[in-house]
Amino acid sequence: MTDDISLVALRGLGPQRATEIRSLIRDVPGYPHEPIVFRDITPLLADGPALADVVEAFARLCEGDDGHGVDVVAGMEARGFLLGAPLAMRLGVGFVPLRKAGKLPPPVDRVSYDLEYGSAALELRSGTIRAGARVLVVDDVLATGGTAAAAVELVERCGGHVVAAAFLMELDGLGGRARLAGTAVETLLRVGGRPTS
Ligand SMILES: O=P(O)(O)OC[C@H]1O[C@H](OP(=O)(O)OP(=O)(O)O)[C@H](O)[C@@H]1O
Ligand SMILES: Nc1ncnc2[nH]cnc12
Repeated sequence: MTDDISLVALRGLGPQRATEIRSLIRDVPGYPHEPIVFRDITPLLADGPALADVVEAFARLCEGDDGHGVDVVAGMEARGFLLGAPLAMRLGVGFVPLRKAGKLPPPVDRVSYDLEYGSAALELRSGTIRAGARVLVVDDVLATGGTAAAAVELVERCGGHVVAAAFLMELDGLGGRARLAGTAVETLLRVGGRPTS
């Protein structure tokens, strides 16, 4: 399956730059185990101009008449922190960490979920999100959608309104977008899901 970077939000950078940014995501077949193809964003994070371009592409989704008005950005531990915090700073809003279970002191709200290679739970310090706040949920990867669905449930349980869930990349064929039915989903690029053979 070829990657589709022409139809999604990285196109705002131009096709050549979008292709360069895609090339900074390393595909690692068999990690953490077969048949996963792990999409490693560390080369992209290590490239300052590429990281800035990605943050700018996310910001474009939030600004202007067609953009999602955002009061606060929420990111899932750990990779959602790496993209969500610089985006929040760029937008001039706060950042809310949705942490893996057991990392935050009480009181917390918690939602458990399954992911492509295991299970986990996200926690949010109770009272962090103002009632009715417009929240953008941000992460690097949308795969099965389990993590993002848990994040949306957690934010909304805590009184926030999720205006959209935004991802650097969507893995095709894993059902993530369908799992988030009812939530606006934004992805900067789309890449092939698990190989079929
Ligand atoms: O759509 P899903 O199937 O839920 O998968 C996507 C999630 O999996 C990865 O995180 P992971 O749980 O591996 O944690 P990490 O960011 O701490 O590496 C990724 O950063 C997403 O949060
Ligand atoms: N294939 C994958 N690569 C990187 N992160 C992921 N999270 C869930 N599936 C993933």
